[in-house]
Amino acid sequence: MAAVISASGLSKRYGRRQAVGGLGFAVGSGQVCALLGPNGAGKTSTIRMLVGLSRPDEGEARILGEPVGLGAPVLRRVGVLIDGPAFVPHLSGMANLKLLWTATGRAWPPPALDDALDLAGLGAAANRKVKGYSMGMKQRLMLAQALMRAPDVLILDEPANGLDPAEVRALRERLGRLAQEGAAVLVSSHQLAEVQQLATHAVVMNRGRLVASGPLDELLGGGDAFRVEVDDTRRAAAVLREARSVASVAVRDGHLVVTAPGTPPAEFVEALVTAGVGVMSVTRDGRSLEEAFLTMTEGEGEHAAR
Ligand SMILES: Nc1ncnc2c1ncn2[C@@H]1O[C@H](COP(=O)(O)OP(=O)(O)OP(=O)(O)O)[C@@H](O)[C@H]1O
Repeated sequence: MAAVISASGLSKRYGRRQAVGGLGFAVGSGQVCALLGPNGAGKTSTIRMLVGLSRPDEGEARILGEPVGLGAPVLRRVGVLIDGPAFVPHLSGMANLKLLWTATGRAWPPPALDDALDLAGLGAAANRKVKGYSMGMKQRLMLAQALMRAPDVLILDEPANGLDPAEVRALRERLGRLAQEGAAVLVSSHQLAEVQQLATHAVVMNRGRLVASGPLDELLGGGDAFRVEVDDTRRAAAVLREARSVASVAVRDGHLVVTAPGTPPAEFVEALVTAGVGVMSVTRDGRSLEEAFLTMTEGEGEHAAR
């Protein structure tokens, strides 16, 4: 995979606090990657370094192979949503978009203005003054700002904040479509459920450090792992250990965890049933990332410190 967005050894300190430490990951073309972590994990600090708004103490961020720094030319190809651009309150949403776009020396309108406005769903409100906008409207205008240039790289800090479920769905569809067309998308979030809706891949961080990264279904253990409830775990485990398609069988809390790469579960269920084992349920084993994430967000993190 050619990395479109990459971080290597990225580190940032604020005084004595290590906000990001030795972080490395890569996002390729066609991926919607979530930067996932609890509050204070270092997501915003990471994103600021990725878009040249802050300088890493150590390590390097690259986009499309080019080192990123303030004003780096490659950043013109990146749609960014972070802390909001400061909209001018007495101008309309549309006038603000125009101001931001033409400030970069380009002719109005940008290539994907209509699509971006469509997603922002502001309708006639796009022509009203921003000072009358709700938080959600401002957030959607920020999204329009990031998307109007039809970027092939998108870096969005908590883009779903303040959006309702229908708007999150529309955002997912739009990001999915951009990725299908070859864009690389990085979105930060502190909510696993939201990430499951939006992303194909995830980079999980906690206290500034990398916890896990990879395709979301692998991280969720759902790619090839199944939780199987049976009436006789010992016998079922013995049967499955003999089955050709099954790579591993473990007994956990009275049920089986079965990995069978590239095989539909019907195959090993049939083997069980043929051997006379009663099968009560088969579900994807979605525990690993969820468990890891819950452990992270419980108690001892920034939540408790604040
Ligand atoms: N400008 C700053 N000065 C001092 N400390 C900072 C600064 N920015 C971030 N931090 C600290 O660095 C750590 C990481 O913060 P960061 O905002 O990157 O986390 P986050 O994962 O984006 O969290 P959240 O989801 O709450 O925004 C936190 O402990 C935060 O308090």
